[in-house]
Amino acid sequence: MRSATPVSVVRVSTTAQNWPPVEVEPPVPHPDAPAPGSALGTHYSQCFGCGDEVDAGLRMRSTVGDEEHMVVSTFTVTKEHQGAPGLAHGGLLTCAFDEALGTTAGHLLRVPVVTGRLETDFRKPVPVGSTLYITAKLDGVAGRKVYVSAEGRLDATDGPLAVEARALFVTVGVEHFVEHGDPAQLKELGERHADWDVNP
Ligand SMILES: CCCCCCCC/C=C\CCCCCCCC(=O)SCCNC(=O)CCNC(=O)[C@H](O)C(C)(C)COP(=O)(O)OP(=O)(O)OC[C@H]1O[C@@H](n2cnc3c(N)ncnc32)[C@H](O)[C@@H]1OP(=O)(O)O
Repeated sequence: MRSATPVSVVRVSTTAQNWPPVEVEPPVPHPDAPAPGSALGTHYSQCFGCGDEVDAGLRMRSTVGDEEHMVVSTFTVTKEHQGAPGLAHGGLLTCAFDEALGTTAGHLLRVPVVTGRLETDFRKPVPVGSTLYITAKLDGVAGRKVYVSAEGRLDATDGPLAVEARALFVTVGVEHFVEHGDPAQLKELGERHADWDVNP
């Protein structure tokens, strides 16, 4: 008869441990970054996260927080976003954090960024009809790597903690979108970000 092997439980992910995972420079928002309290517009009208021309999109809205390195984004969960009856789909919640964290990195540093790595902890179910308030902050910068993290609370910035996430965004030049995306659609993106540092 085989004896039971003891199994040690390893918690693979917590916000507090080893974050950022490398040595970073303290985050300094761009001198022309929007001031605390400023609403941040849609970065692209067809964006699934913030676009105003995507019917089933998340239609998120973001505002620079009380502190200059923080952004508060909202995502209202509708029945189009369900995974189980009455509850938000986890993948879409991760998408909301991708948008909120990317917006934080891009708008505060005023450079184009893309997601390199994104990790999510789901702490509480998020019901249809609730609004997730996602407070994101710049944690540090190491070369082209920008580390950001966020917490999502139910129905208020100080509501119950439901979701946490942290991510690495990588700054890219405009050639990233020319080479890999649809150059015909770049005009709108260029016009919306004409005064950004687009070639880091
Ligand atoms: C015309 C005007 C333009 C204005 C535009 C404004 C835009 C709006 C801006 C702001 C709002 C944003 C809101 C959006 C929110 C949603 C964002 C998304 O969903 S983005 C789509 C999903 N993500 C991708 O499709 C990326 C796919 N991956 C890649 O293209 C490449 O892998 C990339 C660019 C991430 C890196 O490739 P490499 O060749 O440029 O550079 P390498 O050397 O590989 O990485 C740079 C550093 O990052 C680390 N790194 C990269 N990926 C990593 C990972 N997964 N884990 C750990 N480290 C990683 C590497 O180890 C390296 O570090 P070491 O400098 O050597 O220390």
